[in-house]
Amino acid sequence: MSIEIAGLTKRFDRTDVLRGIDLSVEPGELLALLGPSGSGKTTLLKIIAGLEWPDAGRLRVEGQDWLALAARERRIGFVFQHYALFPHMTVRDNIGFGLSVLPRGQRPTRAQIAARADELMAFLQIDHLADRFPGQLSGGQRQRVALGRALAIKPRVLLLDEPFGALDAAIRRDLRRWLRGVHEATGSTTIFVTHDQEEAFELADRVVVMGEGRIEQIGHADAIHDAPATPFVARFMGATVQLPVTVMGGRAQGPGLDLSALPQVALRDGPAQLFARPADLRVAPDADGPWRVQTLASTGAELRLTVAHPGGAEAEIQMPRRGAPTLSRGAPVTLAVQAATIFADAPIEKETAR
Ligand SMILES: Nc1ncnc2c1ncn2[C@@H]1O[C@H](COP(=O)(O)OP(=O)(O)OP(=O)(O)O)[C@@H](O)[C@H]1O
Repeated sequence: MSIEIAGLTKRFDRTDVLRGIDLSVEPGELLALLGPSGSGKTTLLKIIAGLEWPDAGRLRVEGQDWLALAARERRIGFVFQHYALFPHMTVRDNIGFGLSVLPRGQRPTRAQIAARADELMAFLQIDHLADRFPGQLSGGQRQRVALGRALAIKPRVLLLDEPFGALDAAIRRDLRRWLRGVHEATGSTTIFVTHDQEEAFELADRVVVMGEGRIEQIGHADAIHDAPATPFVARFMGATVQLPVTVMGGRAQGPGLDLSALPQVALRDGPAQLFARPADLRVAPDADGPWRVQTLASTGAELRLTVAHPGGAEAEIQMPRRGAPTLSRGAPVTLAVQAATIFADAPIEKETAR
């Protein structure tokens, strides 16, 4: 099912939670909504599910206006992080539940529901748990049952809100691989919410990075990692060092900064901001260097430093300890930046085509 979202806005009280969302999801795509807490991910998912309504905008699925449909008419499978399974029902009955409450005309017979539940339990590799109650399952097993319940109605769209959020790291990794397999086998258009970058990048075909109710960037993992579209995405992707620089003829420069490893940038001459990851910075002792080592710590494998410039700029650096120069607190240094993204201070004026 293709999903077309255009101009979607939503305001709670006096807060704009979604500020104009435009998004196209391809049929059968596995899409991640990634962003910090409060960026509007869950609200967007709920609007697609029919659990919230936008103030403005369009939502079409296979060309059909879904804002004209109630939640139960949308055939959606929904899994929340803290999805409460019915504690008094067995795994089999939990999975069959969605089918057993369909309107009379569409409801399969009891035997058909049991057969569908059996088929799903085999597919989800939980058939040995059929007669257990949720209280007798591990967290990972419960998530599989929740997914089984969502899949039972053969959803047109599958929506997952932090499906593995409450589980520990090793189980999350297993379930991730397993979910990818389930997605490939069912071919359902799937959107999942996460604030875990690794989860988003490993699982999804494309990642939508959200910040404060806006889509900041949509793309594949490598593009978002290497070429963040906005300072927000750069910071969110770990480029926490921000340094003021000046662009001259496509080259950035700054006091005590060696930026010769960076490619040319397509920015006009003038002030700009450089964003880099601490692991992409190196220091070199330099008696004339304007930077000073402020703090110095070793994790054994890595040196972690902070350096400060008299102009007020500061930077964190992580570098392999092996081969690192001998440094002490207060030592003058220069910084070499091995990879970075640079954004102009002022918005770039677009040339208008005539
Ligand atoms: N029903 C509601 N009434 C008022 N404010 C709400 C309501 N639901 C969400 N919000 C607010 O909307 C903003 C976005 O919430 P949302 O749950 O969509 O964010 P999120 O990106 O999913 O965050 P998280 O990762 O923490 O789940 C938050 O500031 C939240 O407090």
